[in-house]
Amino acid sequence: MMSSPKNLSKFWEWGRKIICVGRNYAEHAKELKNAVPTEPVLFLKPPTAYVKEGSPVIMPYYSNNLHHEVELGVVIGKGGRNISQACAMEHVHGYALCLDMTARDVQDKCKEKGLPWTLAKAFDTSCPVSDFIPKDKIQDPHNLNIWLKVNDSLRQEGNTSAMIFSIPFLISYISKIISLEEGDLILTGTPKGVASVKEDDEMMAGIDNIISMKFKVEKQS
Ligand SMILES: CC(=O)CC(=O)C(=O)O
Ligand SMILES: [Mg+2]
Repeated sequence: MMSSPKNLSKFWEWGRKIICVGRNYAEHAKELKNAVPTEPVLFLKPPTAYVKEGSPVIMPYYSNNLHHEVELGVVIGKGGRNISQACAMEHVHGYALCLDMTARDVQDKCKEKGLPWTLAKAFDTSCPVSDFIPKDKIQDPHNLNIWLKVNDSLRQEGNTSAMIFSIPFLISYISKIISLEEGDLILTGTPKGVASVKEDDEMMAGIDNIISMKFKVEKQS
């Protein structure tokens, strides 16, 4: 295990970047009638997007269609630029289960107008995260079942083997554009089954028998 000057097991407290990959599962790109990408689609969330179990996900007041997207998160332990694919996994400190909460109606309007997705993706509480999963708890991050239920009904289920771009490819690609730092989190995209949540819904998500988490949805007061 690599040494780290600070404790990365609470990576969400570091205030570092959340770099999100979109359309990394062909079935999800198709369900939203998007083309399957030939290069990663990237966007960012600010650290104020983090929310931990015990606190609710707050629906943004300007959206009537808030979607869940369950995703595998990769926690960066060693920063770098121009990282090669061969060395990329040396920069991974561990993983987390994440939700990329998305105001889909707002995103659709942004897409129509050619505007950035900030309002749709970067609002406070748009990135619920599980506890940190140490790297050695996951043998193969490209063979994990991730799932999400809403009020006990299964909505999303997918295997990370279906990712179009692998974790080493993403780390290498991203680090040529944006320097990676200790404590950064990469969201690797969502499998199919994204759908709406409403006030008082309970989202439960998990990775195999490794971790699970629950979040309640609330309206902004
Ligand atoms: C269309 C999207 O919102 C892309 C995205 O976030 C994904 O995970 O795919
Ligand atoms: Mg996403």
